[in-house]
Amino acid sequence: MGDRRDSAHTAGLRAGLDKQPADVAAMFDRVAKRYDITNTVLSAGLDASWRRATREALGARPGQTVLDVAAGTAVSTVELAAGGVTAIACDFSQGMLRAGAARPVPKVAGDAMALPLADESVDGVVISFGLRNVADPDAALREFRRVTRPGGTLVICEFSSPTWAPFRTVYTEYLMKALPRIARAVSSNPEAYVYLAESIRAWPDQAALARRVQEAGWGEVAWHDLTGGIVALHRARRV
Ligand SMILES: C[S@@+](CC[C@H](N)C(=O)[O-])C[C@H]1O[C@@H](n2cnc3c(N)ncnc32)[C@H](O)[C@@H]1O
Repeated sequence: MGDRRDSAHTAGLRAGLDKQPADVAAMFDRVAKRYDITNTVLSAGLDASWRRATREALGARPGQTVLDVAAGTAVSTVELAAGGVTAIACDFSQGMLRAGAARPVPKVAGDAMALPLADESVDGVVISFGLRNVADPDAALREFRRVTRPGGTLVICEFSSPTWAPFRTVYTEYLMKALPRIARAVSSNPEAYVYLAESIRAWPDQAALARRVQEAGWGEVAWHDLTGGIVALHRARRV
């Protein structure tokens, strides 16, 4: 809900998708309290399977260290930490990190475009439902490469473009009409979910994102679709 200034800020994000970092962080601060439950409702419970698929695509081994960028409440990080992997949650929204304080993973405040980590210090980087929100995704992709050791892995889990055209049309209608209405019922900041719908529509499709990952210096770029392309997992190797 927020005051008039908050609404104006969010409305600015909605209108221009200009993703000023302070506005994005503030918007996630406002949705933090009910973020996890809203996600589960909006995805009809599919979020758990998308997170599992992300962990499997990463394929981290016991003893390895991975960085979960734009980790939010660390719900994505705990999944990665299964089986003896050290998974570190990083986000620039203090509100989101605080909302996930009870989750037993290390957390660090930081910007995806200037990570507080040394060069080649992690075995893998994951970003789930985060890259779309980053002000300069190409700069972030280069920064992920900087902190990953040679041979390490990048996995991007992000909303994408449904592959079956008739479904794509229905999905777009769903986004445009139903999502804001559902969000009004369950979210503490429904305007953020109008932004969600609009940012998904503005995001590159699978092939276009793969090209950008490659242009940022990553090798062996590949993707596979989840739930008919509603979500895509891009995977790449640090060369
Ligand atoms: C939709 S949430 C995703 C959270 C979590 N990864 C998940 O799967 O539920 C997006 C997160 O990206 C974070 N974010 C956006 N831009 C960022 C940036 N430049 N640096 C760090 N975090 C960022 C936001 O604060 C927010 O917590």
